[in-house]
Amino acid sequence: MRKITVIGTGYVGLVSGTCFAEVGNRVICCDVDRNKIERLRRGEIPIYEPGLEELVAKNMQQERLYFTSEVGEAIEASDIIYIAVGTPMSDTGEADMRYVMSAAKKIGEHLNNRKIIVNKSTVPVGTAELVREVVQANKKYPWITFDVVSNPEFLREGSAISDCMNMDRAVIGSDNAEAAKVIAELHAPFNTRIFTTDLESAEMIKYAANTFLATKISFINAIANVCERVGANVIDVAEGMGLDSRIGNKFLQAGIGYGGSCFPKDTYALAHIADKAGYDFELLKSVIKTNQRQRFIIMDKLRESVGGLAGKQVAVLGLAFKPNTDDMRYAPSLSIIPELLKQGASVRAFDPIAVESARRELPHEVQYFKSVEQAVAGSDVCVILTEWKDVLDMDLDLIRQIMKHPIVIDGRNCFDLQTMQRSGFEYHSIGRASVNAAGRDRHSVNF
Ligand SMILES: NC(=O)c1ccc[n+]([C@@H]2O[C@H](COP(=O)([O-])OP(=O)(O)OC[C@H]3O[C@@H](n4cnc5c(N)ncnc54)[C@H](O)[C@@H]3O)[C@@H](O)[C@H]2O)c1
Ligand SMILES: O=c1ccn([C@@H]2O[C@H](COP(=O)(O)OP(=O)(O)O[C@H]3O[C@H](CO)[C@@H](O)[C@H](O)[C@H]3O)[C@@H](O)[C@H]2O)c(=O)[nH]1
Repeated sequence: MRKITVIGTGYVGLVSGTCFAEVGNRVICCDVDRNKIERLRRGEIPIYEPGLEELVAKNMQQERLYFTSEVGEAIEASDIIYIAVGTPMSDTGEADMRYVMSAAKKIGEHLNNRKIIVNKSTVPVGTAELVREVVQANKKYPWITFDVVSNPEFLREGSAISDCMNMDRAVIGSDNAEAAKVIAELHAPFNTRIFTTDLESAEMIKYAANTFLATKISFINAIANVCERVGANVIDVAEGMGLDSRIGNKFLQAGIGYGGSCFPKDTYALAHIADKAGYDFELLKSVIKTNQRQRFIIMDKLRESVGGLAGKQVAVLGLAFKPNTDDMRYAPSLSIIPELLKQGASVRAFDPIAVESARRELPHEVQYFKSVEQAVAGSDVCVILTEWKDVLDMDLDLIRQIMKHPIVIDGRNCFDLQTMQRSGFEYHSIGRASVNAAGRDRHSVNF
């Protein structure tokens, strides 16, 4: 049993702290956001993550997991201090390091015995050294020593607990073998492989992994755009490519591009890191540009299928950046919906989970509905932005009957072409021919 304090109770702090408690450690999760801590103490989970509420409740009950807004006291009470605060995108595109630096200062001020300080936030290469300097500069008792370790997080929202419990690998960067061993042992109960390296490489692995996955997505989206023009089907193309074990079949789902709290900011951050280091990372800049354009393909398809949007009722299915989360950070809906409104459309939105967070981000004109059917009833066109189960399972016959015009623009390739054609829809998706009730047609039908 180790005594661990996790600073920051966002997605990463809350999930990883709970998982460390679940495998038998005593964990204190702390945050400067008092309101968040009060809610957590009452058992209210501020994010939507399947299974998390039950796991937090169980570990609180078994007195392994605690929440506090007294960050200093929480630091003093543990030997291992995880930094899991946000590193959002700054106005210039770089990682905003102010939260990491303030956490490091606090650790220095409350360093009451020898501790291992572990950085879990996604941070630019060189941050471990910066954290070391800030802790050192703020130490109350100059004789107390400490180690800094990098242990980046790889969980995905929506499957965060199982990702944490069964990680492909735990990356541990350190310049002290003893400290690395302690952090490696902490991961022994998890179903994972330990990979140890130096601090700088560990920090780089996190950015390299995320930007590589983002590159796969932009690549398949670019292939999809070519497929549409030459009459190929991107789903078959991705499957055929993925059968080559060197390529693999994951992260080849074409659509309206990546969003979320990580890929957009981490691609920008690495491009900046490279620029600062004197390397023009052109490939990565193209990945970002391809992704920015991809979401607006929805607008091109709307223009082709329904013409002008003034006075049209557009049903938008899915607001979160992906299913099984209420996270709206950099969700494609945040770019597409304002554009629909600007062009004079009325927006009838549905999302099973993200409506509360969406209301804070989207223009007030958006109307929200509690089901797919209510959102699409009477609409001129339906746009799919997130592949929620409610969308994949929708009753196509009923939807066709209740829409004013049975036109679907699918940004996530939820349905196969034959099904949509048989069900009587005009259907436009990504990287595939458009179909209508009369047959396959690369140039879709206007009404
Ligand atoms: N969200 C993900 O899926 C994910 C996955 C892997 C890695 N990451 C990385 O992990 C880090 C955290 O991400 P997140 O999404 O959990 O962040 P978040 O912004 O949702 O939450 C961060 C929390 O830290 C708190 N905080 C900020 N400064 C603090 C301080 N000085 N002391 C105590 N608390 C403080 C904030 O109040 C907030 O509750 C980021 O670097 C992110 O890139 C995120
Ligand atoms: O084939 C694909 C796969 C994903 N996406 C999109 O890519 C984005 C990110 O998806 P995903 O990776 O599943 O979600 P995140 O929760 O953002 O997780 C990523 O970002 C985290 C934060 O760094 C990392 O820890 C994870 O390993 C990494 O997968 C979403 O908008 C998806 O719709 C696609 O368009 N096509």
